[in-house]
Parts: sequence; C-alpha cells; structure tokens
Amino acid sequence: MTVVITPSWSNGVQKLKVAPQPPAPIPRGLTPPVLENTVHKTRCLAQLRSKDQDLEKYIYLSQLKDADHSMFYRICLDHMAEITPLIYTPTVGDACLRYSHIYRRPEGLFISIQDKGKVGSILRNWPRINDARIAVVTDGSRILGLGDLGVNGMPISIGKLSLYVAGAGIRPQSTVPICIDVGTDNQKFLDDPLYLGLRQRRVPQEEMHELMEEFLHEMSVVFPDLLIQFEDFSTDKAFAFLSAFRDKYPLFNDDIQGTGAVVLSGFMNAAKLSSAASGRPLTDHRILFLGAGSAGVGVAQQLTSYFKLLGLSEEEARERIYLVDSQGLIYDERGPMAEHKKYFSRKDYTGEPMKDLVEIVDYVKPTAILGLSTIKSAFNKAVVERMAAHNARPIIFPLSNPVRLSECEFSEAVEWTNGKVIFASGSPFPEQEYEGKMLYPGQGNNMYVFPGIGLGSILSRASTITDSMIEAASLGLANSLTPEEHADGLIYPRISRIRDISGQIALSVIREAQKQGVDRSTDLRQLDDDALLEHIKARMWNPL
Ligand SMILES: NC(=O)C1=CN([C@@H]2O[C@H](COP(=O)(O)OP(=O)(O)OC[C@H]3O[C@@H](n4cnc5c(N)ncnc54)[C@H](OP(=O)(O)O)[C@@H]3O)[C@@H](O)[C@H]2O)C=CC1
Ligand SMILES: CC(=O)C(=O)O
Ligand SMILES: [Mg+2]
Repeated sequence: MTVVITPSWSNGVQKLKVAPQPPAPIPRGLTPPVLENTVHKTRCLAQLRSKDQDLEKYIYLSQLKDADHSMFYRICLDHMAEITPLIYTPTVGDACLRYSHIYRRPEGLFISIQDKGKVGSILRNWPRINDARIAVVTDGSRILGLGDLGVNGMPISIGKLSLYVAGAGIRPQSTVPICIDVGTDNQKFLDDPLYLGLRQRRVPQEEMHELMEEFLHEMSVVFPDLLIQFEDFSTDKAFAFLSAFRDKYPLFNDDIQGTGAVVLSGFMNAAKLSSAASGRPLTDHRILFLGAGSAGVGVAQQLTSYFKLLGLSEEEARERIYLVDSQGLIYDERGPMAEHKKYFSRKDYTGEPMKDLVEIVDYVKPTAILGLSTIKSAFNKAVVERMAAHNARPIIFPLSNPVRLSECEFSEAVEWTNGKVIFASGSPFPEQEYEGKMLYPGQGNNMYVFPGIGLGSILSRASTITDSMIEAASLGLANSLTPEEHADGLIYPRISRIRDISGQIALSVIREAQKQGVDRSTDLRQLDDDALLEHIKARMWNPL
C-alpha cells in the first residue's frame, strides 16, 4: 500500500502530511497474512468489474489511486483500453457533472478569485513543490462539450494528469491538478446546496485576466520547473490566454494545440487511405469543420500543415478548409464575426447564408468532415450518405466529447457508408463487424499526444512550447503505427502501446526544441536518437 497524502483539517486550514517516498513497509500484523501484488491486482480488477455503473467504477478507481497509487497505475497500464474511458472521457464528464455530490477528499489545488493578491502564498501550500513538473489548469468554463461546470471541472485536470502518469511515465508526485474558481454561470450549480465552488457568477474578463497574470507569474516563481497545460477554458479565454502568455512561460493549450496535433496525425493517415481508394492526389483533399470554437479553429490551423508539408502555399492550404458554426458556413459577407473565425472565413462565397449541412456538403464536396460542435447526431444519415456519394472512402471524424455529444456513432457511419468510412471520434466507440470484416474506429483524442508533449518538454526543460514542437509531436504520432496496425486499417496506434508512442513523441518534441534553441537541458543534444530514446524510457516512472 502506498498512502501518499493524508489530509487533516484544523480551523478550516487544510494541512497535508506527506509520507516519505518510497513508502515505509507496513509493519507486520497491519495487513492480512497473504497480500501478494499479482493476486491483489486480480482482486482489484474483480471489485472494479463488479460495479454496474461507470461512475461507480470511476469512484472506485479514484479511491484506489488514493489508497494505492502504484496498483491504480499498474491496472491502468495493463488494461489501458478498458480503464481510459473510466478515468477520462466519457466517464470523467459524468464525474465532473456530479463532482460536488461524489466528492470524497481534496485532490489538487484550488485557486479562487478571492485569493487575488495572495496567489503565491496559496501555491506555497502545495506539499510537493520541488517535485512539481506539470500542471493541468482549468477554470471549468467549457468542460468537454458540457459547458460551464465551474469548480466541478476539477476532475478534468485530475483525469488528464492520470494519463500523463499512465501514458508517459510522469512521476505521480510531479503532477499538479489545478482548478481556478472565478464563479460559474451555471444556474443549476449555483442553486445546488452541495456545489463546492464560489456561489457567484463569473467575474468580468478583465478581472479574470488580472488573476491569470498573477497566477502565472507566481507559478513561475514557486514552481520554476513546471510546464502548464491549459484545459477546457471557454473559447474566448482559450485563445486570449494562449496568445497572451505562451511567449512568457512554458505552456500550451491542449484543446487548441493538442487536439490540432492529434487530428493532423490521424488525418495524414486517413488521407492516404482515402486517396488510395479514390485515386485523388493527396493535395486534393477538402476539409469541412462543423464547429468553429477553440477546438475547431485549433484543428483547422494545424491542418493547414497537412497541405504545407505536401508543398502547397499557405493560401492554397487555407482554401481547402471550410468552417461552419451555429450560423452556418462562415464567409466574409455574412457580417461581423469573432476574431478567431476570420482567418478561415470564405471569400469565394457571396450568396445567402448556407445553414443546412447537407446543402453545405453538396456545395463544398469535402473529402473529410470533422465535428467539434458539441451537437449530437449532427452527422445524420443524410449528411453521411452525401459524404459517401462524393467519396469512395469518406473521412468522418465526430470529435466532440463526451460520447453522448458525438456528431455520429461508429456503427451508424459504417452502416450509412456501406463500411467505407474512415472514422475517428473524440470518445471511444466499439469496433464493428461489417460483411465478415472487423472495422476499428480511431480515437482522435488529444490524449494520444499531450503525455508525450509534456514528457519531451519536461525532459528538455523547454522554456517555451513552439508550434513546431507541437507539429513534431503530431508527425511522431503519425509515424508510430506498426505494420500490423496499418494492415488493420488503423489511423491511430492502439492505445495499449501508449508508453512506446509517448516515448517516440517525446523524442520528436525534444529534437524540435533543440532545433529551435528553446531546450535548457542542452546535454541531451549530444545523444543520438537511440541513446535519447533510451534516456527518455529510463526516465519514465513505473508502478510496481
Ligand atoms: N477529440 C478531442 O480531442 C477534443 C474534442 N473537443 C470537443 O470539441 C467540442 C467543442 O469544443 P470547443 O471548440 O472548445 O467549444 P465551443 O463551444 O467553443 O465551440 C463549439 C462550436 O460549435 C458551433 N456550434 C454550436 N452549435 C452548432 C450547430 N447547431 N451547428 C453548427 N455549429 C454549431 C459553435 O458555433 P458558434 O461559434 O456560432 O457558437 C462553435 O463554433 C467539445 O465537445 C469538446 O469536447 C475539444 C478538444 C479536444
Ligand atoms: C478531449 C478534450 O480535451 C476535450 O474534449 O475538451
Ligand atoms: Mg479539453
């Protein structure tokens, strides 16, 4: 057993007692006579699987992580495909919605607007300051596609960090989940007597910005070796904070950049399959996005690299991408629009607003349709059938999370395209048998890349996270498929290989950081690729 933290409370002040690492052996007599690790793993798995509800399984796993984090991560690593949906999307979405009701114990750091002016002193309460290497920070303003969940967004930071540990071997004690509480506009939560956050509406943007400036400055003072991942900030803040702070501190936005990287990678592999079936040149793809928020625009920006890597100009790349938001196709003549939509706004369409997705598909004739809209079933039978009519193998990526907000299900896409679809979704779907052949859905989720981006950035001690480091992560992922995975028609590697994949991505990220001169562990420059990969793997934490 590895009990790391025991919270205790006195006068409303939380005190954390930190147990030594590695944990002292438990004195004889305080555990049953026979508690053997392998058998205990079987016991834990049986307890987990005996629960009917995924949220119950989530709660069980949270408690296991608290009581015996080594066993928790052993189970994660050995059963990645089974456990990931329980500690991450889709179940983490339910855990967030229910957080104030299922809450058992404190985990992570809570910074509130009431701490403005004294954020540094709050950060110094963290019990493992010297170990801290990676923080996932949310303000709960757009959790998955579930909207403003306020402080109930904390499980998303916790879940992402569990994947950093499981997926890339970041030490558990080096992770810092953070939730910034500046209120919530979710009336249901404000009315909920059990709600754990500040009972007030969100503060104005300027006040939030001032808090973020103080928070990030103090973070850099208290945690000088820390990388920050911004997570699930609503789109306006996601873009504003990334551009305001990315040159000052080592940070990246997972929804804009991580999602961009993972989708670029899957798209590169999908486009090859699609072009092989149609005979269409790789440069001839046209990509239609439903959703133009932080994720949609972030992915669209990253996908311009697909075309540029094939030798097209920036303008030629941009021409091949179309965005649709809640008002329909985005084009200049439609009128004023949010800043982040302008780059992809069409200049070549001047007619009446085009809102119907089938009509838009017939107008654009995309080879790929990507959903980041939070609109369940937006890719309905008519839309998918039109995609199949225009393409020998249509690329259909319903990327919204959690699973109940997916733009379409894998089984539907298979049926409506007669098994021709090349598919990736944000949350997992089961494989399908079609005409005697097994078809596998991809999971186009940033979970494939952020652990490796984090590991590479931490090991190289990158002072900033550049666009080319993100692109390198994407190419590292795209090139990580085995011949068997290619033969099975996959566009992403199997998640059970996440440690290998993260190692490869970390290597690509470190090399790019070195090229850009933003690495501070310059000794790694002397290692050749084999030696660097060995160095990366040797640094990965492993459960017992
Ligand atoms: N697979 C992955 O790894 C990831 C998936 N996501 C998912 O992406 C989704 C979107 O996230 P994010 O971009 O931050 O959210 P936003 O809410 O900022 O963006 C949603 C976008 O969808 C548009 N939209 C809403 N309703 C409709 C409609 N009826 N028809 C067409 N478009 C519509 C909105 O239009 P308007 O601008 O007009 O309001 C907006 O552009 C979430 O479900 C999230 O879970 C996010 C990150 C990673
Ligand atoms: C996966 C993720 O980051 C999201 O849905 O927001
Ligand atoms: Mg996210």
